[in-house]
Amino acid sequence: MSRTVTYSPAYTLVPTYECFNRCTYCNFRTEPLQSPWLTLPEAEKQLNFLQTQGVIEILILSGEVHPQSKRRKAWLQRIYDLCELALALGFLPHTNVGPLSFQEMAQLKEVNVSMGLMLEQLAPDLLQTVHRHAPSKVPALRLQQLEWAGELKIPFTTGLLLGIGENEGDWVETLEAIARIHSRYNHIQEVILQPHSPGNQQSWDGEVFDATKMPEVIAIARSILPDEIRLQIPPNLVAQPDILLACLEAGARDLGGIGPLDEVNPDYPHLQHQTLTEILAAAGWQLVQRLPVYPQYDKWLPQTLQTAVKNWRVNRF
Ligand SMILES: O=c1nc2n(C[C@H](O)[C@H](O)[C@H](O)CO)c3cc(O)ccc3cc-2c(=O)[nH]1
Ligand SMILES: C[C@H]1O[C@@H](n2cnc3c(N)ncnc32)[C@H](O)[C@@H]1O
Ligand code: MET
Ligand code: SF4
Repeated sequence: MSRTVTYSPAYTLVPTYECFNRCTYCNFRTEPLQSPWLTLPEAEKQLNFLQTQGVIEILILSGEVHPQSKRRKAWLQRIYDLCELALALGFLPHTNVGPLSFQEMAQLKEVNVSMGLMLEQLAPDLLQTVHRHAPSKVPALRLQQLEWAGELKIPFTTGLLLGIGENEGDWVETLEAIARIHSRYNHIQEVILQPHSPGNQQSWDGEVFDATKMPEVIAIARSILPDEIRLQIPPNLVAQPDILLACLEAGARDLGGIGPLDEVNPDYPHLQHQTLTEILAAAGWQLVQRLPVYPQYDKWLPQTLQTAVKNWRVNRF
């Protein structure tokens, strides 16, 4: 029996923290125009340092410039250029920067080995609460992103944000929607189950999602999603060893990107790699690295990206 858990050695680049949405649980955003954009020379400095740090994935995670803004084009171009730079330095980019137009998504496919967007929750009532001032979080818009990613053959990561005012029936509905779209395109490689974790900056005083409920959510997800979709949980947000292990027993098999700083939840540091390895080993689990694209999708990638991925695979994967 294989008791294997994967993770991706990752580093997060943030093109900008400015965001026109105001999700009330967000600890990341600044007001529009209040965050200088990451420049290419600054990114190059960070990436050069990483070349000796064992990093494979560069996660591009950004606040959002309004689709109708005249700055939108420059914002997307900066994201594209950051991906290109990461590739040139030997890393594999994965971009999650909110909803994109079909053309924008097609453009970013050229420079990403996979992409992501959290579905979060489909429950429409959240538009009256945590998402009242977050037009990017309209459920139909996000479902359409999953469809477009499928049409464009982009290996995709999505997930649920748990504990933002939804109920258990909403989990089922959101998971069924993911399963339905995946059955048409076969492009969802992972589903993240992300417990809402309060931080210093957020305006909403909602509670932390009760981690003891995670195994139950994982079991529900496992029963709804097909076997080929791996379930991801963030070990810095599910840090209690007995709960982390219970999550694995319930069916979680991936710990996501692990890097020096979780930009979305900076108040929750990752366990030391050695500590994590030991906790897992004590229960018979082996922690192994993976790439940000799963092998069955290599053939979907543009030729130059296939070459970059192959280089990593022949060396170690
Ligand atoms: O590759 C992804 N990583 C996501 N990560 C980040 C990643 O997996 C790591 O936890 C760190 O960023 C590693 O430095 C998230 C982390 C959070 O705290 C909250 C949400 C996410 C969401 C994603 C995501 O959609 N895609
Ligand atoms: C990158 C992803 O991080 C999630 N996200 C944003 N804020 C929080 C928080 N306080 N706790 C957990 N996840 C969060 C959102 O779902 C976003 O899509
Ligand atoms: N703004 C994007 C989203 O919410 C990604 C980063 S969130 C900190 O989906
Ligand atoms: S969660 Fe993403 S979309 Fe919402 S305010 Fe934060 S950066 Fe913007």
